[in-house]
Amino acid sequence: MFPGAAEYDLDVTVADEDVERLLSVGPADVSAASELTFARNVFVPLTTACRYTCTYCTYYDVPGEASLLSAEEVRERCRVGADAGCTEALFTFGDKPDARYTAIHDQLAEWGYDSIVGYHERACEIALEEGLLPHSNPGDLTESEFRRLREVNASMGVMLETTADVAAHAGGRRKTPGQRLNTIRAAGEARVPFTTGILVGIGEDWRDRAESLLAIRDLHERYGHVQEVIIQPVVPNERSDYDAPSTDTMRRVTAMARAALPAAVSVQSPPNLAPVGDLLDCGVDDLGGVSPVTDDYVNPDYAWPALEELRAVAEAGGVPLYERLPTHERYLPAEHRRDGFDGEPAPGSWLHERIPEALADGGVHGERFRAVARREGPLSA
Ligand SMILES: O=c1nc2n(C[C@H](O)[C@H](O)[C@H](O)CO)c3cc(O)ccc3cc-2c(=O)[nH]1
Ligand SMILES: C[C@H]1O[C@@H](n2cnc3c(N)ncnc32)[C@H](O)[C@@H]1O
Ligand code: MET
Ligand code: SF4
Repeated sequence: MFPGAAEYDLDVTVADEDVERLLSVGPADVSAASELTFARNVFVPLTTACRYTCTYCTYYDVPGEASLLSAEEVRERCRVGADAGCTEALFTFGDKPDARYTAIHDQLAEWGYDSIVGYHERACEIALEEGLLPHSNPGDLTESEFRRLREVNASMGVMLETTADVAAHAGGRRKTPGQRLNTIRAAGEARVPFTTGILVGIGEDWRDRAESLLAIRDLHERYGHVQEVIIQPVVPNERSDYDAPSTDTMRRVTAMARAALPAAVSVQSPPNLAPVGDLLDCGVDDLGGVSPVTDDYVNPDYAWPALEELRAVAEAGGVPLYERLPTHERYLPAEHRRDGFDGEPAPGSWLHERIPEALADGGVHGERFRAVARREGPLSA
């Protein structure tokens, strides 16, 4: 059914009548959220080398320039983030760079790592040592890779982007909807609290948007692992001249996401790329990771708004703003949820013991994690 799905034993189904119903949903059909959340992160771009060449992306290297952050650089960036009060280390980087670049493979071997996954695992450990909770978004992974990385991650993610076969994903090596869906499935099998989403404006049509949201819903219904769905507008950059979708388009697609997904799943809008103030009444309840210390390396031309601006957005929308951890509350062990938590806890246990250990840490970092989880952090208002 989905392009590229034949290689996987994927049974994601989307009913035509559900697509039709979702296509008729607009902002008037959904309610505004009652609160707005965000996480404070430090972005650690392990490598800009990538096996893919998505035409909207400015992040990946041209061949010949591939390099990796060293373990010392990872530690230094994490330390800067922890000192600035961040709780999250965001590991977002090129997809399986060692599959394309022998220079990356050789560097990893010289440092004693079997693959980028092993080095990524070590980088997450360094983040934990420095008092941060890793959220990783390294691209397509297998179930066994998720099982390995979940031990050192508080949550992980991959953007579905779209279920459509778009020209933006052209080339010999490329993202396919089948592989992306399989990655989201594998994360569910491995019980990883998960972030996914769609990229709006890369050549997909309204039917594709509806189908993409319903495919995410189908996988979430099976595993219960989707904590948030990002509705991300494509933005122009020096490499590509995609038109950013209009505010009306973002309002409609955000409302469709809110209508398609269960209430427990957050709808996230990135405040440096989207007109978040105009999306609150369409169901946005989360602003994702915002960094006080690093650029958004994926979209470096789009600066993070200051916390004061986020507060102003929330105030104009008449909702309180709360800082959160990378792991959404319902996936945390019960002792780290608020007393008054009125959400639906996700069934079963989600986090490897190393994450609760970090939350229980006796030092300043553990104290900050627990304060943010209780919504008593310095930035909650
Ligand atoms: O799981 C993901 N998280 C992404 N995140 C993380 C996300 O915004 C939050 O950090 C999560 O909500 C976890 O708290 C980003 C954060 C940035 O600062 C910039 C870009 C992204 C992009 C993604 C992404 O594609 N997938
Ligand atoms: C990390 C995520 O960033 C998104 N991404 C990549 N390039 C762009 C762009 N030009 N505009 C908006 N989002 C982008 C993709 O959805 C990727 O999965
Ligand atoms: C820098 S893009 C985000 C990570 C990965 N390369 C992906 O596209 O999923
Ligand atoms: S969006 Fe991710 S996968 Fe695509 S080229 Fe950029 S870094 Fe690579």
